[in-house]
Amino acid sequence: MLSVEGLEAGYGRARVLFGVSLEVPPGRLVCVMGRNGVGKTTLLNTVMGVLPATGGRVTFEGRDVTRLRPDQRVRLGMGYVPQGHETFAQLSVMDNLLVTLEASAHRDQAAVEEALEVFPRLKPLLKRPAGFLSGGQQQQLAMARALVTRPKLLILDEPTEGIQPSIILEIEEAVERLHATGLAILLVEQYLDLALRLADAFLILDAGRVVRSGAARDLQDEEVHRLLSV
Ligand SMILES: Nc1ncnc2c1ncn2[C@@H]1O[C@H](COP(=O)(O)OP(=O)(O)OP(=O)(O)O)[C@@H](O)[C@H]1O
Repeated sequence: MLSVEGLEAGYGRARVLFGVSLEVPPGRLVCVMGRNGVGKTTLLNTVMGVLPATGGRVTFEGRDVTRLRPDQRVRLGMGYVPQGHETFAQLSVMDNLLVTLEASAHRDQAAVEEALEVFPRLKPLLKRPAGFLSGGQQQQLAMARALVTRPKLLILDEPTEGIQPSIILEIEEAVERLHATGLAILLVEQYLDLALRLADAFLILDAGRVVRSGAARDLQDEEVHRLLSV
């Protein structure tokens, strides 16, 4: 479904990704792991076109999307929830969802209801400005917004980062449910236990390169622990 080959990217002269390749097959959850600053967010931003690739290729459902704008990728079915649960702080929860609906390829109002079914906690908050939500609620809203576009692939950057434990569980369950419905997911996650529970496959980045990849069961290997420990 998503195929990344030899991806290179960086900031100005500072190169961050050095030939990263990965595959997300249909319906699979692939977890990207690695210590702080190894290039996980840079990878996702480049896969989405927020950051231009300086080399390599991104293919989605057989189509080369490497030069497409992020909004064009969204319309093709790539949903992205960046780190830091970005929402429109002044807009109500409902308007946050409706703005995304307007920008979606289908514009089917039912998609808003569907997204709220995944995050029912948002239902009593629909009129509240997003800026007044807790961090966990904002993360749920950011994920609900991505779902409104009815993605075929959902790309999540550390959805549990900085979130209170009770909400982490809800977010984890939502990811699990979405995965169970057959949605393909590319997830950046630092916590090994969470990755073990959710992932089908994983890869570990170190200094902008894939240094290890495998099936979820291999996450218990000692070498994996070593690559992730600080
Ligand atoms: N906007 C930017 N301008 C310049 N350098 C950046 C920028 N964003 C990230 N970097 C650098 O690129 C490298 C990779 O950062 P990136 O955020 O992709 O890592 P990460 O693995 O996602 O880390 P974290 O888990 O801390 O988010 C780091 O050295 C970082 O300092």
